[in-house]
Amino acid sequence: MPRTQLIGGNWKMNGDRNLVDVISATLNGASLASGVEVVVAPPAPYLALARSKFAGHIGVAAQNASSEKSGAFTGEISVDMLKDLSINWVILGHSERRELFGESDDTIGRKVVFAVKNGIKVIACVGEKLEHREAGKTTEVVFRQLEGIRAHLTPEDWAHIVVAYEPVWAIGTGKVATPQQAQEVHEQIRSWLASHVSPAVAEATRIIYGGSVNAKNSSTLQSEKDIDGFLVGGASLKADDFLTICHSKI
Ligand SMILES: O=C(CO)COP(=O)(O)O
Repeated sequence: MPRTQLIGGNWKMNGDRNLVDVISATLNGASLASGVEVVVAPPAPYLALARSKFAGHIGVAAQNASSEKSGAFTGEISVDMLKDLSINWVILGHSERRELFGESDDTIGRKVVFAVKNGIKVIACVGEKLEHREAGKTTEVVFRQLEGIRAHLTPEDWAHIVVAYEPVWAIGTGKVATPQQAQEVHEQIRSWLASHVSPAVAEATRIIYGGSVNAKNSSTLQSEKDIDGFLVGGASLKADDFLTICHSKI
């Protein structure tokens, strides 16, 4: 069965109420191809507004969620709060969370399992830095990050997970991975899933690419067989560009 493409828009710490209005007006009015799922991830203060403005077929994701149920965790967002707002997606393990907020593979693994077990779907991010790639350690790093997630999950849990391969050197740099570079790692991730989880999970799991995706390069990337969509940063803040990316699968 062909995998449904997933196009995610990670707004990071950008945007305002007006952007929620602009992007929702554009996406709600567009006819999205069947076989394409769209999820937008505005900053936490706009999640409730976004959920009320975006049409029901467009998913809304948080950019973080705690692995704890509730309590004295100042500044954190709980999975129950997301569910209370009808938010059913979360991005976890983004390289900015790993690098700037010190989230370890284990922290991320615990967040992923807590979200999934409590009914929230996860876009789980992995990706190597330039120094890793140059040292030939791309798969070593990516597989270690995947293992941090897999260690906590049952094979059934993978039905609620999308893997985002985001090479750190391509994020926000304008240096997009070539379709061949991205395809190579996506294929390696799929093989890893086949041997470490199951062939069925490997076949069904969507592996999306992130890192300098824009309206011009998205269709060529989409033509690679193991690229099942994108996690878009900067270009997801521009309504027309994001819509073009949503339409990039022919
Ligand atoms: O980090 C990203 C998405 O999560 C990618 O960001 P850019 O598309 O701005 O490179």
